[in-house]
Amino acid sequence: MPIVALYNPVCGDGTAKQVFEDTVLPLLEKGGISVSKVLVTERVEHAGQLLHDHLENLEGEATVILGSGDGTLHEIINYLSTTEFKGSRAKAPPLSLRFALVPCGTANALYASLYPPTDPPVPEYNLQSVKAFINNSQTIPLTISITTISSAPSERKKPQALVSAVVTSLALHASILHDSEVLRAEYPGLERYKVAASKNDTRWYHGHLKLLPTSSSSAQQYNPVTKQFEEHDDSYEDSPVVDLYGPFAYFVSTVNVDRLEPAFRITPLAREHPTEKGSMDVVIVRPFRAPNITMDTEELRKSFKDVVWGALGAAYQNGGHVNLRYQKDGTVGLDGDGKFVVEYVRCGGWEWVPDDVDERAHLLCSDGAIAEIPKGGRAVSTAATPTGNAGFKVFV
Ligand SMILES: Nc1ncnc2c1ncn2[C@@H]1O[C@H](COP(=O)(O)OP(=O)(O)OP(=O)(O)O)[C@@H](O)[C@H]1O
Repeated sequence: MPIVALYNPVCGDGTAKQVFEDTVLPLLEKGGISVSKVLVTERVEHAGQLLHDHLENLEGEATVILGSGDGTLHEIINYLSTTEFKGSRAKAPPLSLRFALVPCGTANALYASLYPPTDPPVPEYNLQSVKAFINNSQTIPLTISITTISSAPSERKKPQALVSAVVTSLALHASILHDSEVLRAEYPGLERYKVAASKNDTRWYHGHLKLLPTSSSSAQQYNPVTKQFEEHDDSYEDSPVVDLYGPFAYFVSTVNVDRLEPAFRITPLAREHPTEKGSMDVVIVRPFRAPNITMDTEELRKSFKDVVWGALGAAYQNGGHVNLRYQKDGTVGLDGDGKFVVEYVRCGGWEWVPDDVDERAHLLCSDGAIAEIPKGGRAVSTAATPTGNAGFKVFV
């Protein structure tokens, strides 16, 4: 059973090499684990190919000690999900890949969700998944969301498929990730997301969203009053699909995580109300739910900015955005009986058809990688949890 180490030397603050040489590899050696190879990524989108080529002629379940952020994991999962093996592994059963994660990236959303930070911090916080592997502890299967981006039917183009293990987003979050990449050199830490957010906080995004059912139920909406997931307000008995119309300010869907940064708990219920297999959590903010917003004007967009920041700020307060509701004057608070600011949905997937004229509504973020939905096209994202032995797993 092959065991390899792989790290991205430039992710986060660029210390993965040092972390592996000083702590991870000595710890594995002390634990009696022999690593057959240490692979180091040399360029963007190298990780998947590097691992694929290494595993091609090795058989059996493989373990990767992965030093990276979420983006490198995303590259590996995408590459291995879409590329066939040619060597001796081609005839073997489907690959089962187990990860021991070492958080070396900027946000490390998956690691921080599996190991929420504590005060005081756990000693050797970053080595918990590696220790779980050494101790032959349990693995959990990773749910993936498979997003298909199609062109207008008249184009007759093959759809593009993207596989995410953390987040698939549209609207403000996709715009932030799009703009933050150019800020990486100037702001190597999390600050670049805040800078990019401030450039985008008055944009609204136009399109039509459908929420798709899981294998067992139509989209469920969280009710903060009963603290339960319930039938969606906009669902109809005769259809398992829920239609939502824009404009939209914020949209993220997540799998496997309750946070996108250690303190940014944007889908907190993924932890508090554990998800069923093949489902994702979706957080949406639509301006027209506010009592004082009835049309799309520059002035109202500017005023709505405070609502968006209020909701995102509350997500940093242990996921408090879920309980925020509109007051009569359109401000947000915890009291009253106004609509909830955030629509929190658990569903099997979604379909997004952006308005042709709204360029930014065509941006889609898949674990930090940005894709563009062509004019006249759409994106469909569905969650899948592997059953049986194949698929991707993480030591916890
Ligand atoms: N040798 C390299 N030179 C330049 N870029 C690289 C190299 N190796 C990998 N990369 C790229 O580095 C990028 C960042 O990696 P990753 O997403 O893992 O870390 P991060 O962005 O710092 O953290 P996070 O995703 O947790 O916020 C990836 O897009 C990957 O393609």
